[in-house]
Amino acid sequence: MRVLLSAEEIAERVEALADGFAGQVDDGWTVVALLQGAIPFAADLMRAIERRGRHPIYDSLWLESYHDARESSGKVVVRADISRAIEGRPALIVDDVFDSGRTIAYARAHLMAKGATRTLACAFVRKPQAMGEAIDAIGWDAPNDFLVGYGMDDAGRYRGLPYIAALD
Ligand SMILES: O=P(O)(O)OC[C@H]1O[C@H](OP(=O)(O)OP(=O)(O)O)[C@H](O)[C@@H]1O
Ligand code: HPA
Repeated sequence: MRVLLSAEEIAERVEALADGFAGQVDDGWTVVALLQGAIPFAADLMRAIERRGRHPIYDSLWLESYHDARESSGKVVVRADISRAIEGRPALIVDDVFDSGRTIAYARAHLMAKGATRTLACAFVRKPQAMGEAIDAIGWDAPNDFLVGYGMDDAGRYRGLPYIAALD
């Protein structure tokens, strides 16, 4: 395992993202974390947003397309839907990694179909193949490795690593 981004570097980037969102994401917004990978990043980002005096609603949407594989199945499945109405509200979608771009595109369409007024999307990591795909903010542009840590897994393992590493 090669460490590519330390816990300290992650924390700095989360604060910068929260600074960027604090002017926009107010109490009328819903932050939607995409389970399972978004959990560490969404927890850090929510706390950073709340420290800036903003108190959006927090919700989760469980989407799955990789399961235990290292390549996307190409099909996004909803394992569990959001728990509150999104109709008439803007949503900030939060995910760990933006790779093919399929998961976030699916989440945007899903929330808009439920009546969200608009979506912003943010992933902590962007992989090279997602360059050029639509996203509103990212924390870090990663090299083309299979990554683990800070929510990213290999068949369910390593999500809790406080740093991001490449699996060789
Ligand atoms: O841009 P994409 O190619 O769609 O890849 C990104 C998605 O892949 C992972 O989800 P996964 O399906 O592995 O579920 P998980 O969140 O439970 O790990 C990750 O958490 C992102 O949601
Ligand atoms: O590099 C990755 N690591 C873990 N999960 C992922 N889902 C998409 N890309 C990745």
